[in-house]
Parts: sequence; structure tokens; C-alpha cells
Amino acid sequence: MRKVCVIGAGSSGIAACQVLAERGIDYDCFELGSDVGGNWRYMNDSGQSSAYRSLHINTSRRTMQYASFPMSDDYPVYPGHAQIARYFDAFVEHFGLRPSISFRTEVVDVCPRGDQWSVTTRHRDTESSTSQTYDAVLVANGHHWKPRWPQPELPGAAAFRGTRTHAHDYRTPEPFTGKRVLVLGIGNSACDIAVETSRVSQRTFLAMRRGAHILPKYLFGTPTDHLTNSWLARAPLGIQDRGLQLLLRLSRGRLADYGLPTPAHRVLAAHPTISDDLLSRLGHGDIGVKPAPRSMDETRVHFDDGSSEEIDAIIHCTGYDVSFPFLKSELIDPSDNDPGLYHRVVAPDLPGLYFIGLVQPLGAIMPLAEAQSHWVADLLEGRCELPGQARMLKEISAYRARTARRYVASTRHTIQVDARAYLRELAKERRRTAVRRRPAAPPS
Ligand SMILES: NC(=O)C1=CN([C@@H]2O[C@H](COP(=O)(O)OP(=O)(O)OC[C@H]3O[C@@H](n4cnc5c(N)ncnc54)[C@H](OP(=O)(O)O)[C@@H]3O)[C@@H](O)[C@H]2O)C=CC1
Repeated sequence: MRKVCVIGAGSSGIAACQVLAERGIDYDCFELGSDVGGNWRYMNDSGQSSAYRSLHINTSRRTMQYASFPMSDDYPVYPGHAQIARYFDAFVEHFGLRPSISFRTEVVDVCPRGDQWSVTTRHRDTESSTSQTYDAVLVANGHHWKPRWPQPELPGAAAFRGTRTHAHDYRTPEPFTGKRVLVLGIGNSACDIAVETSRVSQRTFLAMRRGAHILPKYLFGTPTDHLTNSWLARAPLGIQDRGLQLLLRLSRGRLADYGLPTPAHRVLAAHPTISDDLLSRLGHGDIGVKPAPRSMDETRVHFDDGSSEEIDAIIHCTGYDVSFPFLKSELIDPSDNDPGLYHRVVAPDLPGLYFIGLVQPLGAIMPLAEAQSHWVADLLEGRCELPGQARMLKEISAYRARTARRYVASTRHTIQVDARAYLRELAKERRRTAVRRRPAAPPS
């Protein structure tokens, strides 16, 4: 009987546990925090959640739920973090997964041992270390916990006397009351945080190095991501893009009318920035828009357009680095956020090492993590097989080329997938590589 290790009991790790349990595959799951839910557990004592007090998911309930465990109809369309954490609790209880999860246990090292993997863990309370051997390791440690800071630092950054923090550590707007705040970036963290600080700060500025199409949570009364089930989503990409652009234009006008730069890229060429509140705050004049900062001095930030502002606090909403602190970089190198995985799951030259939830979807990660886990379970059970290394490397190159063609060049797009297309891709891979079993010989 094969034994498997799952690293992390966030939304992807518990999806993996559920699938392994359903298939009867023996596993241990290790979780740094005291509870399940990872990023979605506000104030998670793992220290790794980037959730803020007001956080609500920006994909609808229908898009984010696990196929095996629909969200309650009592939930709102866009639930908040507390409801989502309760959903994960209910998922774990429903499938009886909790006893298989060792909480407050950090995975400190994962290394190959023969054709198996040695996993060393350290318990946070007792400090005791344990090493065990597994046939396979499913890494589900998340990719929104290690802050990415601008590199290199801006000239004058060392002299700046204000505070410089990252969105990862932002919880509530109160510490910014009465301050002059600069929020850097135009992703979902930046928009949510700028909207919040603009309500309490003396002044909030939002600075970005490129424009972004701002998508509302609802288009004409329908949750925007429900469009992924519409005729539009089945059209060729160019038509999808133009259709979406037209719908956005009709529903909210031109971004320039709110003072935002017009994006130089197509709507579907970037990870979506979704906000109902940003445009309204801009319309109220409560957020000032700035281009990228160029330099700083003790009290001021100077921007690319030659303007400058006195600033007390900079919040870097500059995204996250992919990181596996327990894996040596000679094994897997996640620098530039590109670990190079076959179908974003399999390390081609490290048999038995799999990555679950390491995708940035147009859609939500949870159902994708579930589908990835089914594929990995098929591989573990011998129902599917992997192609040779050359074919895997070719797929990785093709994915990189496709992604580079479609998306704006940015480290936030290196693991980007289109949720529906990706689910189809995994299903096709499972069909294509299914091991045909010979029918049992008839009794003689
Ligand atoms: N409500 C929700 O459900 C929320 C979900 N999220 C999700 O969490 C993930 C992380 O989001 P987020 O934290 O916004 O990070 P993202 O990586 O999505 O966005 C980072 C932003 O910072 C910019 N940036 C990065 N480096 C620099 C730099 N050196 N100088 C200037 N700008 C820079 C990026 O610009 P560029 O494009 O040029 O690289 C981009 O605008 C996403 O998947 C997001 O959807 C986040 C918040 C809320």
C-alpha cells in the first residue's frame, strides 16, 4: 500500500485529502497552523494568511465551491472569509478528514530517498522533529503568503521616514487614520486596500506601473464570473475579449473617466482586477491615481510623471512569490514564480512529487485543486501514467509560450490558467493516458 504526504491543509490541501480518502489512499497531512483554511482563515496562527478583516472572495460561490461539496444556498453570492473558513470546516467534518491532519506541524525538509521521499516535520509546541518516508508528496503550501517586494529598491528608499508594509500584513484600515497613504499596485489587494484606507486616511494615492481593466462583481445583475458559462465563453478568445470589453464599456464607461490609465492590454490578457467600490471611490475624488513611483526622499515619493506627494505610509500590494521553504532549490527552483511543472502539477524529473493548487486561475483555485488531486490519485493508483520526460518538458515549453503570447509579461502570470480550459486539459490528459487494463482471462 502506497503512503502519501500532503503538505498544507488550506483550500488545496484539504481538497487533496478528500480525494485521497475517497480513493482509499493512505496519507498524512501536515499543517503549520492550528486549523484548516490557510489564506481564508483570518488571523491564522500559521502567520501565512494574507486575509484582511473585510475580505470577501471576488469569484462567486458557484465558481469557488468544490464539485464534491457545494456551498450552502444560505451563503451570499460572494461570501466573506469567515463564511469560507466555516465552509472548509464543514468540508473537513463531512468527509471525516480532521484525524488525518497533524496541526501546528511544520514541514521543514522534503528530500528524495531512493524512489521515495523523506519528509521531516517539526511540531511547533514540542519542537520535536520527526522524519518519515512516503511514496509521494503532494505540496499544497499555497502561493499567496510570501510577500514580493519591488526589486531593486527605489532610489532613496532607505531615507524614507514613513512606514513601508506589504498587503500580506494589512488587516484593517485603522492604523492609517489621518495619514497620507500610498498603495502600490493595481491587483485585487491594492484595490480593496486603497478603497478601505481612503475612508479613514487624510489622503490615499493608488500608484501603478500599468493600467488594469476593472471588472465589477456584477454585470447587468448577474455575477460577472457566471459569464464563463455563457455562449461568450465558448467563442474564440478574441471574440470573448471584445465582447467583455463592450459589456464593460456599456456598464461602467471608460476607465479614463475615473482618472485611471487606459490599459494597453486586452481584458483577458491579465489576471482580473475585480472591484465594485474602486470606481465609486475614484468618482468621489477620495483616491488619487499616480503612475509608478520613481524615487523617494525622507518624506516624499516622486512619481514617473514628475509629480511628488508627501507620504506617511506605503502599502506594497505587489503580489507574492512562489516558495517551497522545505525543498532545496536544486530540486525545484521557483524563482521568477515559474517552477516548470507538467500541467502545472508534476515535477518532470522528480517522480512522486506533485503540486496542488499552484495555479492562478481566471476562476477559483478550489475546484482546480480538486481536479488536480483526482489526476494525481489516478497516477498513484496506476490508472493513468505519465509520458516520458521529453514530452513533459515539451508541454511545459508550450505552456510558457502560450502564456507569454496571451498575458502581459509579469511574474503574476507565470502560473496563470483559464479555469474552464484547464479543467478540460486535465480531463483530456486523464483520458489520453488512462492505462487500459486487459480483461481478466475467462475461466478455463
Ligand atoms: N477578494 C479577493 O478574492 C482577493 C483576491 N486576491 C487574489 O490574491 C492574489 C494576489 O493578489 P495581489 O496581492 O493583488 O497581487 P497581484 O500579483 O495580483 O498584483 C500585484 C500588483 O502589483 C504590481 N507590481 C508588482 N511588482 C511591482 C513593482 N515592483 N512596482 C510596481 N508595481 C508592481 C503588479 O503589476 P504588474 O501587473 O505590472 O506586474 C500588480 O498590479 C490574486 O490571485 C488575487 O486575485 C487578492 C485580494 C483580494
